[in-house]
Amino acid sequence: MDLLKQFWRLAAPYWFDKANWFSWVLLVMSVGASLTMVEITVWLNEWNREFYDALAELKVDAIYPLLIDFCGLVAVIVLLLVYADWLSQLVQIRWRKWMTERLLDRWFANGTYYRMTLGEEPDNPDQRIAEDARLLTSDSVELFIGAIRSTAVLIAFSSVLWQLSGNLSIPWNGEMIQVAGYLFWVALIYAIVGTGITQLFGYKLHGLNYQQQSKEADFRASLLRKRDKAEQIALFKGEANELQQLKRSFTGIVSNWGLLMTRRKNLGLVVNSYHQTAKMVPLFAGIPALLAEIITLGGLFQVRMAFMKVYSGFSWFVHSYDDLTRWSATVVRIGQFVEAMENQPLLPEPNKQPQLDCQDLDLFTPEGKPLLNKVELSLPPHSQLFISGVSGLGKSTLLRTLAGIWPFYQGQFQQAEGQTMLMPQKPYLPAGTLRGCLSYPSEQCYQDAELTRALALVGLDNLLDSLEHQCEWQQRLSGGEQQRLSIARALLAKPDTLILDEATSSLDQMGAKQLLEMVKQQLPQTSLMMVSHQLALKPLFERHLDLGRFGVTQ
Ligand SMILES: Nc1ncnc2c1ncn2[C@@H]1O[C@H](COP(=O)(O)OP(=O)(O)OP(=O)(O)O)[C@@H](O)[C@H]1O
Repeated sequence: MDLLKQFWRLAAPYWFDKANWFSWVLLVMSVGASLTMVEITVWLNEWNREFYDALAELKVDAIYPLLIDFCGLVAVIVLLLVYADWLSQLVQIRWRKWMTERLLDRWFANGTYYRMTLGEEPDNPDQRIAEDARLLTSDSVELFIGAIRSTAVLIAFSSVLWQLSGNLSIPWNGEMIQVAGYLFWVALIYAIVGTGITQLFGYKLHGLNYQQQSKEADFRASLLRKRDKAEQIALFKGEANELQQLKRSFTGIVSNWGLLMTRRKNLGLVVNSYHQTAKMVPLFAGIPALLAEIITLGGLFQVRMAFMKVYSGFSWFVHSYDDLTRWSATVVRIGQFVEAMENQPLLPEPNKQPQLDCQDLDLFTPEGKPLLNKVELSLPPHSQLFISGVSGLGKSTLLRTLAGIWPFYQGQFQQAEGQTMLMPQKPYLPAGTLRGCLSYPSEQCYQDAELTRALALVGLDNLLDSLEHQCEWQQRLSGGEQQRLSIARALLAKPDTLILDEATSSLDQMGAKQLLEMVKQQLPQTSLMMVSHQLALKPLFERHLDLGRFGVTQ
């Protein structure tokens, strides 16, 4: 029940939004094609009787027209089969697009993706957004259409089977009792027993499928991290350690896969034996009706097809068990993810005033450990403030708070009006062209002359001809070059307030000093605040604040 509720919460906003009416049209068309196919299959069933009767009576004149009918029926069935599938795939991709965009919007809204990393975030959000959203939408549509088709098959062929069975007389306690539609009852009992046995063998698949998806995603994420940190690992010669970790992670996949295989094998043994036997059961079960002359030989083949259809209708659940367990695992995974995003407290939009200011600000770690106490500072327009303090004091955390992304604080602060840019110690350089890297995060395209001027000003003349060059800039540039590039971004963006968090730590003191002097000269209207351990930079700033006096004494 919880599962269905969870699914409803994920699906209802899409299916009850008027904007998505066309998906309803596509879905109805796909279901319509499936139902028409069922109707044509009923005609094919009738054809079976006529054909085998004509064959038994050697009526050659009747056989050839029947063969032509057969070709026509099969052609229509093939077309319907293909188009029902095509329409269903169209519905799936439309729904998936909506769900993926919604998850992404929610994840990026209000810095949720960042704050989720500060607490106990659900594992592998990447898997939940990419893989689970795909599985959820495709499995839901396929299971839904499958359920409708199976029900239609069941109703149509149950009635055929019922009519073909007639009234069979069975001797019981010296009397003859009449059983109406006995072939239908045989199919029903056969399918119910099959469903029960499948439940028995398959119920553990759900948990194992869930585990498998998680373990695969962990392994993938771990491989990605190795790629990101390739250089550090190579320098540390950490290959043996990394290999061991990866192999251990993969061993988890293999052992869970082993359990899954065993379960699937047992389930497969049951389902396949059952399915194979089902082909002969109607022939044996139809013999009494044949002997009682209720049906002809053609009727027996008609019974066989109808029985198989009723059986497949009933046992839809049997064959979809694997899909259903995977579907339920994805519903749970996306449900957890959405819930975790919704549980993230919304950060209030910071007040904006002419100058950056904070009063009595207390800062904490995510675990609630106090870091800084009653911090007071201000940054009047066009002024410069240098902040120092011992390592681990909470300087970066203060800057994160003032930037409006750190939720663990008490007290008040106001951001400065206009654009604020915060340059961290390790800048983020997206892969792609150098032009894109310099413009980030702005999507605005700067003129080549502006870009090359900024590069020259920060001392990156060697990159002047590389604006269109595409590569992993984070890997290619040295730490100091990355920091210079980050400053070039500030020169281009010309923010009203520039906050530097050890943004020149990889440069020599002289280089850092020259760079900052240049920034002050080029951005005279910008208020500047810098956290740094490079005390030689202090004289470049009008004011100095030692955060040590706000430190919490342990
Ligand atoms: N996401 C986090 N989860 C838990 N603890 C954190 C987190 N971020 C920071 N901390 C802790 O908060 C303390 C202050 O960190 P912060 O980075 O603000 O220090 P800092 O003064 O900038 O240090 P440094 O000068 O070495 O850069 C550290 O003890 C750090 O471990």
